[in-house]
Amino acid sequence: MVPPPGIPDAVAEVNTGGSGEWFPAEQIRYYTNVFLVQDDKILLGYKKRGLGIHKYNGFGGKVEPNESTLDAAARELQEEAGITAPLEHVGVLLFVVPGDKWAHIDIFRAMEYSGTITESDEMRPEWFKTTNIPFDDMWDADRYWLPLLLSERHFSGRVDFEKQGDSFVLKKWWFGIHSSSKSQGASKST
Ligand SMILES: CNc1ncnc2c1ncn2[C@@H]1O[C@H](COP(=O)(O)OP(=O)(O)OP(=O)(O)O)[C@@H](O)[C@H]1O
Repeated sequence: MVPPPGIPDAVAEVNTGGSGEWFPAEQIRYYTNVFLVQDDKILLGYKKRGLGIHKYNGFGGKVEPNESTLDAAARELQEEAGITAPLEHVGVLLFVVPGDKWAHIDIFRAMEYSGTITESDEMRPEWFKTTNIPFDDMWDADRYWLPLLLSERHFSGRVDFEKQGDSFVLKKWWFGIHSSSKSQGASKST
């Protein structure tokens, strides 16, 4: 059986039981984010609406009820960039803003893709050299963890922001790499 919503697909089931639907998360909202990396380039999307408008980010969004994180990541990549890709789960980030639900974000990396990269209502895709990532036009903590994704580390982290008007001001952050130096597991073709 697939893991319940919110549990990474890489986790192998040992024991499960009980009945009915999983309770909906009240305090945490689950998101995905996909970064396509090829040679010395990374594909980012310029967000045209909603959360993070006018910033560059990976392709992602909310995990829908009864959808696995991997399925959500593949769906958002298709909806926002028009492509499919084998996705590798490389990290988990928790973004905390006082008064909001915590954002739990599963981060995936793709090294190849199928289809034609296409602009959507939400995102305008654009390739950048990995030596020239537009960190000044991204979420403020991205400069600290995106290098871990590029160096093929498996990472976890937490970022606390304070909301001031429409902007999110970075207050505190923590990132860690997992013991094996290269990311691993959860690789699956879509
Ligand atoms: C402080 N908190 C945060 N900091 C940085 N990034 C954040 C974030 N919280 C969510 N994210 C990412 O931003 C995108 C949101 O996507 P968002 O447009 O809200 O989702 P979705 O596509 O489902 O939206 P619609 O409801 O269809 O409009 C998605 O990549 C998600 O990983």
